[in-house]
Amino acid sequence: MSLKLNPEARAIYRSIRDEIAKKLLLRGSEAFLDEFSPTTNPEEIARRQAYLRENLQRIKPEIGEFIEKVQPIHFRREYLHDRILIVDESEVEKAEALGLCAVSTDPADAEDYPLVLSTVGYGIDVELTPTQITPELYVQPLWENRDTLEALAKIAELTGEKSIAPELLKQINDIKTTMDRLSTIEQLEEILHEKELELNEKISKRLEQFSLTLKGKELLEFLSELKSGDYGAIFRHFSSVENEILEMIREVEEELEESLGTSVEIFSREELYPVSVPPERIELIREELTRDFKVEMYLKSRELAEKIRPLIPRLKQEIRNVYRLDFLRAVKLFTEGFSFPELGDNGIAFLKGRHIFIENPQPVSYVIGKKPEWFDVEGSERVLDENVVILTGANSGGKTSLLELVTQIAILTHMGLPVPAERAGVSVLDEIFFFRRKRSTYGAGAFETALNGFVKALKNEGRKLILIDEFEAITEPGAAVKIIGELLKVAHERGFYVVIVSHLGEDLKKELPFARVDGIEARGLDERLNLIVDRQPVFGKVGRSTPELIVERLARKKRGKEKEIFERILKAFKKD
Ligand SMILES: Nc1ncnc2c1ncn2[C@@H]1O[C@H](COP(=O)(O)OP(=O)(O)OP(=O)(O)O)[C@@H](O)[C@H]1O
Repeated sequence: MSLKLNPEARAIYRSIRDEIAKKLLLRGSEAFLDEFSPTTNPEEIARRQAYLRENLQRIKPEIGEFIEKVQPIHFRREYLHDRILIVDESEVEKAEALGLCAVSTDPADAEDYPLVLSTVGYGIDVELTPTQITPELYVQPLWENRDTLEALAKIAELTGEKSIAPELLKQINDIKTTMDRLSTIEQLEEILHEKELELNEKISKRLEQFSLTLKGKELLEFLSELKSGDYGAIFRHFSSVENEILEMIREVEEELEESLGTSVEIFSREELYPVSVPPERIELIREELTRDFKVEMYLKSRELAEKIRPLIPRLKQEIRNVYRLDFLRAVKLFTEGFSFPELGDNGIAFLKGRHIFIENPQPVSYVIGKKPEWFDVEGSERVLDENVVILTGANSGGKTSLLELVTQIAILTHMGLPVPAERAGVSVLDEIFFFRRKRSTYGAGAFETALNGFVKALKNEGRKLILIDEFEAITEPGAAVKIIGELLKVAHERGFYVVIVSHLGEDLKKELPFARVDGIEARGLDERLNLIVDRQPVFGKVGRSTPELIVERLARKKRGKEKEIFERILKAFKKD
């Protein structure tokens, strides 16, 4: 059964859960967090504690860097448009049912496809299985997620667990050269235009250096050739440079043919300067390269897919495990310095508890219910195993924060997590109620709602922890004493654990002999007249309220008549 929480207790649970969730690196890990929602089953809590005790210590801090890089790897069945499967009439139905690519019985249909596969000898021979027809679907996701594989390998090194990732990385490395070809295809236009630019610069330099030197007689010949319009003869004077340019083009072309693996003439010869790659040639080259790439990729993938496929379930398992590690890492970070509580059935006690959301809090030790023998702190001899405690004390003394801390410790215990205290013992409960003080709501409405809430909390039997933050603010003190008095009697009779914040400590104490009254007090005033508060409640003692402390301070500071008056006020306090 899950632990019941009223809305304000639930809000505290949510804030704890969010704080842990904030530390998760992967989205998928939150599911684990929900497996640790508060439960009322002591065996389940003990099981979670044992699990965390064993596993938290295995999480090394540097693991986060690698967890972060893990992405889910999806092996999707996809319909690939780049291939056709030529089969026998009798196989059409089965082949189509695979839904992996176009299927035909007519070899003439093959023309439009870069990849032709066949069971009847019209292309690359295949059997009707996904690994043979679309082996790339097993290989490509791994290639694209090499970072994940590398991270998995590192994580396994850190946890000392076995990993399939190094093996997969080794396999997948076989397609590296093929994949390089793909990136060449993707950058084809850029590569060619860059070469075109280089080539034109080279030619332009050569042309700058070119000078036509004609000696006397040659000049006369040249002029007469011009006059007669004999262009053939004129161009002959330039043929040496033209040949040079052609040679330059050929050289670059050869180089490209080799690096790209194409035999298509790349640069146009119509105009020698500036040279250019016609767009239709780029397309032609792209098509040629793509076709070669597809066939090569297919063949290599086919070899690999057979080896990879049986390893995929283990890979998936390993990725799931990373989410678990992510969860453990978040819990470890969150619970740094915490300790596992002892489970009991006598109340809640803790030593040096630290409020989760207060920075650098003063540690506080507290007990509600039976005092464990290890609970040995100053003044704890005044603790008499009371289930009901009235918490009094200075304004801003930390009363609300203490109720929150008690709730945090109780909730974390029921989640199976360590708690922010040096040592803790916590009863397994059925329900936790937290009633916050409503500062701004006055009047009968607020009073009625609050009263209704308390009575609902007390109504049923069960193991309950009830925390109430100052109820009298919304009614008159006289009425409050009567109401709180009766409510606490009911709580006491039913064995509930209750802490109620109240300024009516003295009056309540008279009414409720079974209850303990604790007080949070100021140690004094600092130089700016601010209270220096000791957050540790004093057990069994009404906390002096802030006005009393101020009066005391003034009584000590002043002289003469004024001092007399202050001392008289102080005496009035002491009479209580
Ligand atoms: N253990 C602690 N260590 C350090 N700071 C604390 C501690 N407990 C409370 N505080 C700080 O003291 C301030 C007052 O705390 P809190 O509201 O709990 O006091 P309160 O006694 O409920 O006050 P009020 O009388 O107004 O109801 C808050 O800013 C809180 O962060």
